[in-house]
Amino acid sequence: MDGHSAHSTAPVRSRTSHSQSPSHSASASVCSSAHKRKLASDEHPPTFPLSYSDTKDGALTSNDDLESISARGADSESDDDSEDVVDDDDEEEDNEDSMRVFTTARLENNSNSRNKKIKLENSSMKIDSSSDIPNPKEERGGPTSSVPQPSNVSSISGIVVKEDIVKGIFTENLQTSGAYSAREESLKREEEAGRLKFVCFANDGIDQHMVWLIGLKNIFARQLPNMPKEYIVRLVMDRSHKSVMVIRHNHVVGGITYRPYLSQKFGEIAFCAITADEQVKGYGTRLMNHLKQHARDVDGLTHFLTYADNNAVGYFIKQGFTKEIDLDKDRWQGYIKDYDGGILMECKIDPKLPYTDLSTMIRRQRQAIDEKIRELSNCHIVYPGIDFQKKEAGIPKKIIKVEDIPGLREAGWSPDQWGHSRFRTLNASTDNATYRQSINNFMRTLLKARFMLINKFPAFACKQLMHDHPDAWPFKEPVDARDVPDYYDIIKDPMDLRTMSKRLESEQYYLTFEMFVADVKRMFANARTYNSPETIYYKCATRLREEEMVECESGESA
Ligand SMILES: CC(=O)SCCNC(=O)CCNC(=O)[C@H](O)C(C)(C)COP(=O)(O)OP(=O)(O)OC[C@H]1O[C@@H](n2cnc3c(N)ncnc32)[C@H](O)[C@@H]1OP(=O)(O)O
Repeated sequence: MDGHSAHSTAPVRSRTSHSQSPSHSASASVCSSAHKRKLASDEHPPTFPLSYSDTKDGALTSNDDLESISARGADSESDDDSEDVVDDDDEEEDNEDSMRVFTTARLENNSNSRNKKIKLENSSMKIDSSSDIPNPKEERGGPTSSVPQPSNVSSISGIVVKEDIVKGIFTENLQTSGAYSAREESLKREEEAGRLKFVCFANDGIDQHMVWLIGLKNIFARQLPNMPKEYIVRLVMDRSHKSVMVIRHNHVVGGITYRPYLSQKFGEIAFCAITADEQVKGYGTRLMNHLKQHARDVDGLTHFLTYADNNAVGYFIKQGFTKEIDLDKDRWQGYIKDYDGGILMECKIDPKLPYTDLSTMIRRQRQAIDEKIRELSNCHIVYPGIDFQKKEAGIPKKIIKVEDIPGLREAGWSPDQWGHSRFRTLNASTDNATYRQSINNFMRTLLKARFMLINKFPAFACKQLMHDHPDAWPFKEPVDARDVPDYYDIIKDPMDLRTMSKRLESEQYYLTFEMFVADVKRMFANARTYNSPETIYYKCATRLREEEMVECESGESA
């Protein structure tokens, strides 16, 4: 229990309003001020638990060392991090304040703990460079594709599909990775190329580590502006805390400071932040994965707990944290500090998962599933589309028979399935009589027996409707864009009686009765969309539509 006394209460964490993650700015701005946590140490500054070992293990020995590191730390951050480059006076002052606390504490503690050498488990995290991950580019296409390819020309049930088409189809369809894996793989490659590394250190007095820790402290100070800087410095430099840091080109980009409770096998995440310019690029995820791997393999931890800021809950959920705490209370209660704001979240560390190489695991799983699906179905094959060249009014140049649609038979369709279609097909070649009868019935009732020729000449009847129905005049011709310049900006699927008439005459367009009805409805819907209710156009459309509803019903029952 005494292990946690140094920070029994903690202040609010919140992101600075000027450095919000681009995708979460709204929530962030709400939350920043919404749940200010009371820092008990404001009234009773917590004791600063730093202790330093002697020069034997490279620890600091004087204020000069400390100050020179402080200066370098600040430099190192300002070199790379534009967010911190533009350190205003305020920021510099803050850093100085932090270092003043740091220095004072060090002086205070030095005398007590000069001989108390703490064995640290600092370790640079192992980066798995043995990669058998094929280049996703190679995997996406070209000769290395693992997808079975047809030898030259594939003939599938009589349909000839050229090899290059199939190749393209296969490879384009193969989803090699989702966004998560793509980001992880890209960062992993950066690591392998040496441009990026993840390290874990505590305050061990080694110059380079101290520079990084101070860089991290500055990022925390910036990203968690409601957190007192002294408090940040105190925990980051506390030797019972460890920090996993993202280092790019030797500069700190972000990190997580946590306290491992080794006897309880859980860790508490105190701070977590990525510098403003680099947020939402996957660093936070990769950092968490490195942390989990390190905490499991080096510290022997099974769980993490953290009080997440409201605006960061989404991030933690994506890292596998939950608001339900399954960990036995006995294991954690009294060990971690209580916050008024923030939400206690837990993450179970899987004993087996390759956290730093999840993308390879996901890719292999995806590949195995893909292969299994291929074994069981043909759904990965995409056939070339129908040659559906159109004449005017959307009428196809040649009649397409359903059975000619590439892939339909291969998918298990057979002509005797016609009757199962939701729509009654009125294809002239297969059901000419039904086609005529349905359309005619519809037109007859639509025209209320005014055109006796309709049974024989539905197209003619349509023309008659154009000319004779008192409400039909606005729909006779396509709307002229010269008269109504914005019409086609608003109406994307125009329809008019002349177009319908052409479609009817062709006897090739309206394969189903529903297609015809859809055009009628579209025509009226367009008029009621574009025109306001008090206009004559709207009223004509409404009156015709009322008739049409009756006609549709009678037409459908025909
Ligand atoms: C215990 C604590 O310290 S609580 C305080 C947490 N820290 C902060 O709020 C400081 C400011 N924020 C940050 O520093 C960073 O945004 C972090 C650390 C929260 C996340 O780091 P990032 O590098 O941005 O995360 P990364 O790019 O890996 O994003 C992982 C996913 O989380 C999402 N995400 C990132 N930040 C947030 C957020 N604040 N809220 C909700 N979702 C988020 C991303 O959109 C992404 O989602 P996707 O996989 O569906 O695309």
